[in-house]
Amino acid sequence: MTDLPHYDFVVVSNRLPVDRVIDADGTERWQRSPGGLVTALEPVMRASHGAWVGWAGQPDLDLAPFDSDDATLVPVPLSPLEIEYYYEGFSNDTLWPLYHDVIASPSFHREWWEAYVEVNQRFADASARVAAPGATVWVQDYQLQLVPRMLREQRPDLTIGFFNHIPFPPYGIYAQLPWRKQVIEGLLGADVIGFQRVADAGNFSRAVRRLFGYATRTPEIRVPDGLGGHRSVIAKAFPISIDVESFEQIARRPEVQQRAQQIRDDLGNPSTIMLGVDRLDYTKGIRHRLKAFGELLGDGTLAVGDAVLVQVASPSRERVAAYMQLRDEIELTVGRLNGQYATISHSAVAYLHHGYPREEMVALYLAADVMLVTALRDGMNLVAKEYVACQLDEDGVLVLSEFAGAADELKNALLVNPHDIDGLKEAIVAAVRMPQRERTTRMRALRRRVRDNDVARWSATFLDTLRHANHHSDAR
Ligand SMILES: O=P(O)(O)OC[C@H]1O[C@H](O[C@H]2O[C@H](CO)[C@@H](O)[C@H](O)[C@H]2O)[C@H](O)[C@@H](O)[C@@H]1O
Ligand SMILES: O=c1ccn([C@@H]2O[C@H](COP(=O)(O)OP(=O)(O)O)[C@@H](O)[C@H]2O)c(=O)[nH]1
Repeated sequence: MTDLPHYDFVVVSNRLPVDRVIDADGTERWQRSPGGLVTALEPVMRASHGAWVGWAGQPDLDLAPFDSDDATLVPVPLSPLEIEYYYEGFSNDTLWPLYHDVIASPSFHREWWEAYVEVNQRFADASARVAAPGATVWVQDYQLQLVPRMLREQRPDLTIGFFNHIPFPPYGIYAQLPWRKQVIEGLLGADVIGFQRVADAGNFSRAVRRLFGYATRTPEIRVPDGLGGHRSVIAKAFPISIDVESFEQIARRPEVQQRAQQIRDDLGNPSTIMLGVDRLDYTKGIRHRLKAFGELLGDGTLAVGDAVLVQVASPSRERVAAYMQLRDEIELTVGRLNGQYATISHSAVAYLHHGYPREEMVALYLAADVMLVTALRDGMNLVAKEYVACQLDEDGVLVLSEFAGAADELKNALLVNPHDIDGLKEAIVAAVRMPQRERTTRMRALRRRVRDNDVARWSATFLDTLRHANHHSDAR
């Protein structure tokens, strides 16, 4: 390992951009990893060609670093028990529900925490091995909150950034975490800590004040350096985005437009195609969406054949109990809706439990008249931005939950509280009936906003802040 090349820019995330998967016939192949973190970071890596440290998605895969199109990938192995305790357990059954407003109950287990510490140390060690002297290391997300401090302890020469892709909860919720002080100490090892929303950065600074009493002057937190001085840590919002240009390019391709038309034809050319695209996650508000849609069919406001809901629910965290239960509930509801309202030729809900490649996603966005994003809590929700980016004809309506980070920017969407089923139904009806002129006005404003704040701007703003923050630190 001592002969590894060193990199001036290193990204560290739980997942690599590709997962090693084994097909039913035993063939092994690499497949794009799920979720928006990878969507956002791919173009950043393409521009910098550094190293990307992460897990390859399978147990016990101890692979040497290898080159991909965009970066050198440095796999970090996880044992089956670590996947269970660190990834499915502490990351996705403790932190995930806790940070998403306890929509589901978080579980607290000491052995999960111990695995989290151990695995975070492994990620820190792997990053320290590939970072060149004075390199910038950018750590991503809630699975790796202890890495900034662990890295600083072994490599004080590094500039360390951290970006939290999910919400940071209010103190009253955060305080439930038995290891609340250790997690914040871990994060404060970074020079800059980025959040999706201003409210998340505020929640974090408040937790620091409550638990440690450190002085904060937005966006700066003064952290004692143990030598009588202080380090300056910046905690600030940097709303993440997408590579707008690349989505537009795909949306312009004739074969993608033909595929969109084919989707419309296959659905029987209804007047309104509504679309939901989510990982099958209880944070996404899929149940609320189905309830509202079902009631609109039930009371005759919408009719099958005239309107259809296409719901992509891509498989996610399938061994975590709350996700298994959610899948059962959703599939029962979809079955009931179709049983009650579908005809031989028309479904009420076209339900797709698959992960699709980007071209198919774009074809779906082009085919859809109304995009439904009804998350109960979501760090950002890149799907909302992707839908907007793909509407080259400035048509289409976005219904967007005010509890998704994207709502801070996309004010020209129809903003909804998904818990208010009547309000959600009204928004869906307003979207279906919206006059052409209003659709265009809203979509034009949304497209401007997404174009102005694309992912290149997100990373440039974060990395620029990181460069300056580090210079102003009196720690070294
Ligand atoms: O890696 P998984 O457990 O399969 O989950 C996929 C990713 O889900 C989460 O995505 C978040 O990041 C998006 C981009 O910033 C944001 O738009 C979304 O609101 C977040 O939920 C998770 O945070 C990632 O770490 C996972 O890789
Ligand atoms: O079948 C699918 C479903 C989703 N996505 C992508 O997964 C990401 C989801 O990101 P988002 O921020 O909306 O939510 P997350 O899953 O990260 O919570 C988006 O880039 C989608 O285009 C995809 O490529 N194929």
